[in-house]
Amino acid sequence: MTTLPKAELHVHLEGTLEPEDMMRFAARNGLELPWRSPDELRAAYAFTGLENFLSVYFQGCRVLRTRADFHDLTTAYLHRAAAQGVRRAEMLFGPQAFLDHGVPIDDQLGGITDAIDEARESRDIEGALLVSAHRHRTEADALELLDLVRPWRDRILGVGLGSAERGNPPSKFARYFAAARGEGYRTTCHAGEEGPASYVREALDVCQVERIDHGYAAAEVPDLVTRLAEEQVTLTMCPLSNLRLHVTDDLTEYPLKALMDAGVPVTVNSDDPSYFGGYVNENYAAVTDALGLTEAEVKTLARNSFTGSFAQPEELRGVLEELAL
Ligand SMILES: Nc1ncnc2[nH]cnc12
Ligand SMILES: [Zn+2]
Repeated sequence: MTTLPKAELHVHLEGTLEPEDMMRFAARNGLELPWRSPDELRAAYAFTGLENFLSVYFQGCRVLRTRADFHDLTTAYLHRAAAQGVRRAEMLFGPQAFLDHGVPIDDQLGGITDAIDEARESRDIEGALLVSAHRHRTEADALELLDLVRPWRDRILGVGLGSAERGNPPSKFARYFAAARGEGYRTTCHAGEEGPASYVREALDVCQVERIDHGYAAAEVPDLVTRLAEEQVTLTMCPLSNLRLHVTDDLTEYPLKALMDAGVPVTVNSDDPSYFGGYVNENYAAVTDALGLTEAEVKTLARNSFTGSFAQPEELRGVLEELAL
């Protein structure tokens, strides 16, 4: 598992903030946190659902203030990922929380992109940035975000949509995704995590996104499963996240294998690894154990992670040969 080459397609940079680093960044920025130790913080990680998780996650975001913070966060994740066999990481990042705290966009994206460039040299891992808007905010806010990041266009591979799903359907962001497509961004949208299967359809039909983050709810709707297989829509599933946020209470019933058997290109990812108890390999291990996946099936998941990535086909030729069945 460790050496199996893989891509991670669904990880939030903010969700890689380990408790020790949260404390360290708070101290160096002179900020108070409601938790006095990493262990006290970990005790707060008994989440009741997505919105409850997001309230802790956004408190964690408060400690990231300087270009060095974003750089160090990104470096720590990319080094860990490379040690787990990750060759390519497409990292979601939501600037809006940090803009609220007065952190200039250039400090945010400058720190992240410096770390991406360094890790390419030192660890042979390709990091790519997906800017993610918050769906609990307005579509006008999301369009403003696109304006704000335009000077960084050539360093941003794509855009996504995250945060509180219920009551914030993809169709609320139709113009955001249309504008993003118009600027040549690749597109992905969280859908069917806590929200219904109809949100997955909306993400495809109304927002015309290329990839679905999670897509868990689609598994219960046979004609949607057939469509995802026919159109080869990649789902970036996150088993430990779904377990910790009570999307599922039993990984032995996790629909990943059923979707794979139906021909849907599913992938395994970590979402917010520091909050959900595992990086990408722990997620692979959890589904392998729970679903009794064979070596060939695990290899298929790894292949799917590359073919479902936003890399150019010529970037993937070598690694796909390594993963030939
Ligand atoms: N699991 C998740 N769902 C939606 N938005 C998120 N942002 C960070 N993690 C998320
Ligand atoms: Zn996510």
